[in-house]
Amino acid sequence: MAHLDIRQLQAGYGDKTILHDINLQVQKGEMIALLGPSGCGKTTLLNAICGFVPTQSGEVHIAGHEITLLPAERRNITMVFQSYALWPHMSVAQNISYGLKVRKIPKAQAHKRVLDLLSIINLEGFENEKVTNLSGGQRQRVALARALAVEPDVLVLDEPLSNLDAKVRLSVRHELKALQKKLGFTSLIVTHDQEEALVMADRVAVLNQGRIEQLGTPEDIYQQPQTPFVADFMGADNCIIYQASTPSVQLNLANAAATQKLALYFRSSAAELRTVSDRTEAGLTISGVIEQSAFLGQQYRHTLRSGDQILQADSRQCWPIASSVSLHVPPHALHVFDLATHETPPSFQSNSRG
Ligand SMILES: Nc1ncnc2c1ncn2[C@@H]1O[C@H](COP(=O)(O)OP(=O)(O)OP(=O)(O)O)[C@@H](O)[C@H]1O
Repeated sequence: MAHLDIRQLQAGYGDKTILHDINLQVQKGEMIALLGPSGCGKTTLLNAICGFVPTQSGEVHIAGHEITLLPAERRNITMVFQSYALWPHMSVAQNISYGLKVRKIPKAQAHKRVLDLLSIINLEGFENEKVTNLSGGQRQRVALARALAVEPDVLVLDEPLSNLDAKVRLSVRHELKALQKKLGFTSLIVTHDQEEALVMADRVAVLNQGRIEQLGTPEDIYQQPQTPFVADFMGADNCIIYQASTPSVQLNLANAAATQKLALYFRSSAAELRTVSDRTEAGLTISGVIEQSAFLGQQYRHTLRSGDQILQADSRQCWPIASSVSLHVPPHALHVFDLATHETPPSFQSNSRG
C-alpha cells in the first residue's frame, strides 16, 4: 500500500481548476520530484496535499487514512519553503522546537530531539545561535530540522534550494538526499532544476498544465520520454518533423515503416557533426550549414541551418561559420513520436534509449 495515495485529484482556486486527474502513489521513504514549467501547478499540488488549496474532487490518503477533507493543521505534513521561513528573533533551538512546543511535547523530550536533529544536520553547538547569523545553507538545514522535528507523515519541499548560490546548492542537495535516505522520510519536492530532480528523487513526475504527463525513475524520464513535451522539457529540444527521406534529411531505422508524420526529438549533446559524405548510417542524418558557434567550456554549441530548420549540435571541435556539415543522431538518441497521437509508434520503441 502506498504511504501517500493521491487518487483522481482535482483542485484549484474558487471555480478555477488547476490540477486535473492527479494520480500519484508515493511509497514510504520515497522522494518524488515535481518538475514542470512555471505555472503548471507544482506548488498548487503541494498546497492541495497540505490542505491549503481545496480539493474539488478525488481523494488523498496517508497510511491508509483518508485526509482529503481534514484541515491543514490536522494533517501531519510539514513544508520547507524556498525562503526558509524561520523566525528571525528566535535561536536555532527555538526555531527547531517550535512545532514541538505547539504540540505540547515535554521540554526535556523536545530538547533531546533538538540536539539529535542538530547532530543529524551537522550543526552541533549552534543551538543558541541566532538564525540571522547563519549562512543560507545552514538556515535551510535548520528549516529542514524544524520540519522533521514533529516527525511528519510527509515532508513537502517547495524549491528548497533555490535561494542558495550555485556551489552551496550542489552540496546541500547531496546532504538532503543523504539525509532522506538515512532518515527515510517520505517527501515531495518541487524544483525548477532538472538536474536537481534527477539527482535527488527516486521518481520524477513531470507536470504539464495541471496534469502528470509522465511519472518514472530519473533514467526513464531522461532516456525514454513518453511525450514530445517531456522530451523537449528534459532537454531534447531539437525537433524535426519528418514524413519521408529527402536528400538533406535521411532517417534510417530498423523496423521503421514510416507511413505517418513523425516528430523526431534529440539533444544537442547527442548530435555528431561530420563532414558531408554519402555514407548511409543508422539513425538520423541531416545536412546543413553552420550559422553560429558558442564556446561552452567542454565543447562548442553550433547552430546549424537545414532548409528552414534551425538545429543545435555540440562538438569538441569548433566548426567554421558557413561550413557544410552532416549532423548525425544515432538511433538510441532519437525520441520518435507520431505527430498526430504524440505517442511513440510501437515499431520505434526499441530505438529510444538515450
Ligand atoms: N492563489 C491563487 N489564486 C488563483 N490562481 C492561482 C493562485 N495561485 C496560483 N494560481 C494559478 O495556478 C496556476 C499554477 O500555479 P502554481 O504556482 O501552482 O504553478 P507552479 O508550477 O508552482 O509555478 P512556478 O514554477 O512558477 O512556481 C497558475 O496559473 C497560477 O496563476
